Parts: sequence; structure tokens; C-alpha cells
Amino acid sequence: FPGSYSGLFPEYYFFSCPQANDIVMSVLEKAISNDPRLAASLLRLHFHDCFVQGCDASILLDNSSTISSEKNAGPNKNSLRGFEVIDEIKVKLEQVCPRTVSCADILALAARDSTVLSGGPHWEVPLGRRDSKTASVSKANNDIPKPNATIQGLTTSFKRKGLNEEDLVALSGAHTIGVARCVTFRQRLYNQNGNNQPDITLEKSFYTNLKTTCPQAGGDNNISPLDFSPRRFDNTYFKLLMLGKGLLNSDEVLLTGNVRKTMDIVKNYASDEALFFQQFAKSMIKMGSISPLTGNHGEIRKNCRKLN
Ligand code: HEM
Ligand SMILES: [Ca+2]
Ligand SMILES: [Ca+2]
Repeated sequence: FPGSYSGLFPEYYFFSCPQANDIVMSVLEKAISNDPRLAASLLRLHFHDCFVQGCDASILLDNSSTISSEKNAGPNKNSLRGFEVIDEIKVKLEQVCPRTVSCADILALAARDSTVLSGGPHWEVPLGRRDSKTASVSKANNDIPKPNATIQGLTTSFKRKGLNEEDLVALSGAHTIGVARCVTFRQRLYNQNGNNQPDITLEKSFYTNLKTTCPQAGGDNNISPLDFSPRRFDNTYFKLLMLGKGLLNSDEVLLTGNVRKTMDIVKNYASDEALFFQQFAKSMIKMGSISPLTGNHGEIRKNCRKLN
């Protein structure tokens, strides 16, 4: 069952590569101070990995004669970032502990460190994932939720991964950092229900401002922050949902989707940041445990972009 006990544990590299965690952190400290958005991009990479075939670094494989890269799937194309930093970490790890630390574990550590470096909670990352020998564009298209999803669509797609409403709301809180492109929220501004009307749950001044960033035609790649403190991992995201200032449809419906459970959780996180941090850490461990490859399954890639 996905999300249940996984065989992963934080001390996995205790003897084989005790420097692993420090190497990941030291590369990220530098990279994120040069480009703060990288924290958001790396957190998202781990999500888009885990939701497709499990946390197996399938997301990192480039096109080749045998691989059709997930990077070209709808939710990923022209959207994912951070691959070069993962490469940099992998090169350093191969120098110190060759063929030992998986790319899937690098993604999990990078997601945690990105959260910490942005001011969010710390958790011990269970380790021991191995890397896939396959990728799936079709699963990437099917299993990663869409920004115009309804609350039912979101709960269903998370349930399929063994994640409940609590996980859905807490993990959506990752949108406390980073940005989204106009194409991902345009529908809400101009044609929410096929009637050429905006989403009525959008707060008026927020709506007016968004229209200047995201015109009805053109400007597809113009970006807007997912919350008003897009470099700071805090609970502002949930406070904004309460004000009708969530950027994506999938954000706002956590409150307005008429599901009592998610609604109540949004309110709790908006008023209690510590509670959000605590649940975010728990849910990240759960998400990070989706169908890992262990034992003699998969491999430890030398280069995260290709099979050995
Ligand atoms: C609940 C369903 C979710 C949907 C529908 C969703 C959708 C999106 C979309 C459309 C974007 C903007 C992409 C673009 O402009 O190209 C985005 C950005 C982002 N997402 Fe999600 N997301 C969801 C859940 C998550 C989860 C679970 C995480 C991590 C735990 C996450 C982390 C992020 C981050 C950090 C960004 C900003 C990335 C950057 O600035 O580079 N999202 N998401
Ligand atoms: Ca994967
Ligand atoms: Ca924030």
C-alpha cells in the first residue's frame, strides 16, 4: 500500500557516506542564496518525482533511445527547474562516495533543505531509495494534479498515492514559496466555468492586479508569486486563502470546495503556523515514501540524467 512503511530510514548512509547530508546542504546554501526561487523549484521536483512511479528519480532522466523523458509531460514542460543543482550535488557525492547515494535520495534531501533554508520546518529524511530504470510521460500527465482541479479531483489524486486530506492541505502549503505562470491561472480570470466569467471566489483587488500580469491572450509565461512572501516558508499562503487571494484554483478550493475537512484544516493552519509546520514535515515524509525502489530493484545512477 502506498505511503505505508517503506523500508527507508534516516541513517541509511551512516557508514557508506556520512558526509551525504552535509554535501547536499552546502551546495544548496550557495545555490539558493544566488537564486532564492531554487528552493521552491527543488521542493516541487521531489513532488513531481514521487507522484509518478514513486520517489525513484524518474523525473531526472533525459530523453534517450530508451527513455521518453517526463520533463516533456504537460505539467513539467517549460516549468520544472533545478536540474543543474541536482547535477552539481551528484558530482560532489560521486567524488566522495562513488555509486552510493541515489538521485532519488538527493531529491528528498534537497526538498527538506530547501524548506529549511526558506525558514520552514526541519525533519529527518528517511533514505535508501534507489533510482528507476524507466520513466513514464503518460503517468506524469495522468498522476500529477492540474491547477484547475476541483477539490474532489485533488482528494482523489492524493488518495491514489496514499495521502489523505490532511496531507493534501499541508503539502499544498508548499505554495508558500515560488511562483506560477499565467497559463496556470488564466482560466480563473477570464472563463472559470465556460461562461466567460471570472472565478467569483477571487478577491476583487487581487483579481484586478492579476489581470495586468496575465492578459486574456499572450503573456503565457508571465509569473506571479504563489503567495505574498514567495521566498519565505511561512503560513501566509493559508492566510491568503482565507482572503480569496489564493493564486491557483487548486489552492482556493481547499477552502471554498465545500469539503468540511479541508476547509477546517486551512483555517487551522492560517491561525497556527507551528501546526502547519509540524504537519508539513509529517506529510513530506509520507509523500517521500511513495513506492520507493529498494533492495536490488533499480540502480544507483552515476549521472542522474541517464541510466548506468
Ligand atoms: C495539490 C495539487 C497541486 C497542484 C495542482 C499544483 C500545481 C502547481 C502549478 C500549476 C505550479 C506553477 C507551475 C508553472 O507555473 O509552470 C506550481 C508551482 C509550485 N508547486 Fe505545486 N501544485 C500542487 C501541489 C504541490 C505540492 C504537493 C508541492 C510540494 C510539496 C508543490 C510545490 C510547488 C512549488 C514549490 C511551486 C513553485 C515552483 C517554482 O517557483 O519554481 N506543489 N504548482
Ligand atoms: Ca518518479
Ligand atoms: Ca510564504
